[in-house]
Amino acid sequence: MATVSFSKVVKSYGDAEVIHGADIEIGDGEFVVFVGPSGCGKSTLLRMLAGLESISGGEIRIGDRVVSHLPPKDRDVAMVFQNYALYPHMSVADNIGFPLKMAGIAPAERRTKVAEVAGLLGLDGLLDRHPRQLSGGQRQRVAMGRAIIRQPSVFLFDEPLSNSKASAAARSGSATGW
Ligand SMILES: Nc1ncnc2c1ncn2[C@@H]1O[C@H](COP(=O)(O)OP(=O)(O)OP(=O)(O)O)[C@@H](O)[C@H]1O
Repeated sequence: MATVSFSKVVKSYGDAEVIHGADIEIGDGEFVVFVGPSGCGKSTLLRMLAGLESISGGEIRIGDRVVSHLPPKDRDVAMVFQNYALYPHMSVADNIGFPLKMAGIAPAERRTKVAEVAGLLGLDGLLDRHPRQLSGGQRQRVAMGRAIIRQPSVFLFDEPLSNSKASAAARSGSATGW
């Protein structure tokens, strides 16, 4: 894990300013939950940190690096999206192991790490299934597994509005403790 800092971060979509100079400090290993009404800017904050949205002003740092203008692949951030964004044609094992495959990790090592993460998230026994054969909660845990398997510096979890933000915190908190 690493420190995260937002300094006077502004985000506008066209003429509409949705983040008005955010100053946020998150310590190394700290677990933080953003809670607020629909549309207040929670996802936008996460997406700017992940590099999926540009910032309109200010600066974002991870550790001692200014990352505001780095592409997502150079930030060492993993994100679970509201819709989980699993690959429908791949098994659970292949979904979880996909980031390792992209990193060129050999199949044997991938299998070991996938089994370890699956055990941690209670997905043993489901590794050969496809996403359509899973419950919503199981899909969510597969998405978390895919995010934590490469042990990113920052782990972001954008929880759907229909679920409690507090329970999302408890679940992702135990995952980041790995
Ligand atoms: N690509 C975009 N173009 C224009 N406006 C956008 C865009 N993305 C988000 N917005 C607006 O920015 C504001 C913040 O949206 P955001 O998705 O960050 O809210 P949120 O707090 O995560 O909401 P929810 O809890 O409903 O998911 C909203 O008013 C939204 O309509």
